[in-house]
Amino acid sequence: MINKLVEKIQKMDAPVVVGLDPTMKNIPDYIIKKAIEEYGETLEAAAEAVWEYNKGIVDAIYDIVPAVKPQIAMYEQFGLEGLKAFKKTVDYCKSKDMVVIGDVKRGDIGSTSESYAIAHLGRVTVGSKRIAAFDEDFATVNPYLGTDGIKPFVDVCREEKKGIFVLVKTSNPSSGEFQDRLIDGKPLYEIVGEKVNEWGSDCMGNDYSYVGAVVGATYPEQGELLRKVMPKAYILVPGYGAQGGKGSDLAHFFNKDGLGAIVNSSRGIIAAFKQEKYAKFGAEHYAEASRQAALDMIEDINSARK
Ligand SMILES: O=C(O)c1cc(=O)[nH]c(=O)n1[C@@H]1O[C@H](COP(=O)(O)O)[C@@H](O)[C@H]1O
Repeated sequence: MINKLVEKIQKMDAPVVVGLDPTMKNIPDYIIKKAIEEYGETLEAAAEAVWEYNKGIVDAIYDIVPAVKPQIAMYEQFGLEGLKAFKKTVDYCKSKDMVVIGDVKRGDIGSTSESYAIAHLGRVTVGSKRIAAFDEDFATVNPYLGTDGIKPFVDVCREEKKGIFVLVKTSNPSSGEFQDRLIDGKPLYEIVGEKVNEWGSDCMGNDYSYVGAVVGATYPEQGELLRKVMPKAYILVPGYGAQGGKGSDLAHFFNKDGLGAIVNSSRGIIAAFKQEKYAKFGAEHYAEASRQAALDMIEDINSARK
C-alpha cells in the first residue's frame, strides 16, 4: 500500500489527504433535513446524512486527491449506525481507487493490539474463512505502550501489505507536555522517531517503509529534525488549515526527492463552503467548494516542496 500511496501522490502531483471528519455542525442543513424526513430524529438519520455528505465530497475530489483519512470518532458518536457509515465510506473510497487511512489511533497490550490490527487492517477467522472487517489500507497507531503494542500491527502490515502511521509529534497545543520531555538529553518524540525506524526497517516497500509517522504541521522545527531521524518513514502531517499550519511551514517535512510527506486537512476542505473565501459556492454546492479548497491546498503545498 505504501507503494500505491507514493505512486498516486506522484501521478496526481498532490501530497495531500482529505480528512473525512463529518460532524452535524458541518453537514449542510438540506442534507440533514432530508435524512430526518426519511428516518426521523434518529441515529440512522445522522448516519445517512454523514454518508450523503461524504459521498458528495468523495465524488468531487477522487480524481485530484490520492487519499482520504476518515477519523473514526466522528462516526462512533452515532453508535453502530455511525460505524456502518464509516465502513460504507471506506468501501466507497476504495471503489474510487483512493487510499484509505483509518484514523483510529489504536494501541494496547500485545494481545489486544492484535485484535485491533485484525479489525482495521487484517482478516478475522470465522470457521474456515478469513474475513476483512473494516479493511482500511493504513491505520494510525498510538505508541505509548511500546514495542509489544506496535508489533501486532507491523505483523499484519507485512502479511497484508498495508501500513501504519505512528504518533510521533502530534499537532495539538499540549503535545509537548509529554512528547517534548527530555530523556538523557533527547526529546521523547525523537526517541519515538528512532523506534519508528527500527519497527519499519524490515518491512520496506520500494523506497519507503510500511511504518510511517505522524508529525503535526504546527511544529515545523520538529518536523525538520524528524525528517532526518526517519528518512524511510512516510510522514502524515495533520494540522494544516483549521489548526493554523501553512504550506510555507512544510518544506522540511519532505525529502529531497519531493516525497516522504502527505499533508492532511479535514475541516479546511470538507467544510470549505463555510469559509468566506468559498462562500460563493453556497451550501448546496458544498462539494464543489471542497474541490476548490483541495486544489488551492495542493498548489500551496507544491509551491513549498518544489
Ligand atoms: O493522527 C491524526 O490524524 C492526527 C494527529 C495529530 O497530531 N493531529 C491531528 O489533528 N490529527 C487528526 O487530523 C485531523 C485534523 O483535522 P482538521 O484540524 O480539521 O484539519 C483530525 O482528524 C485529527 O484527529
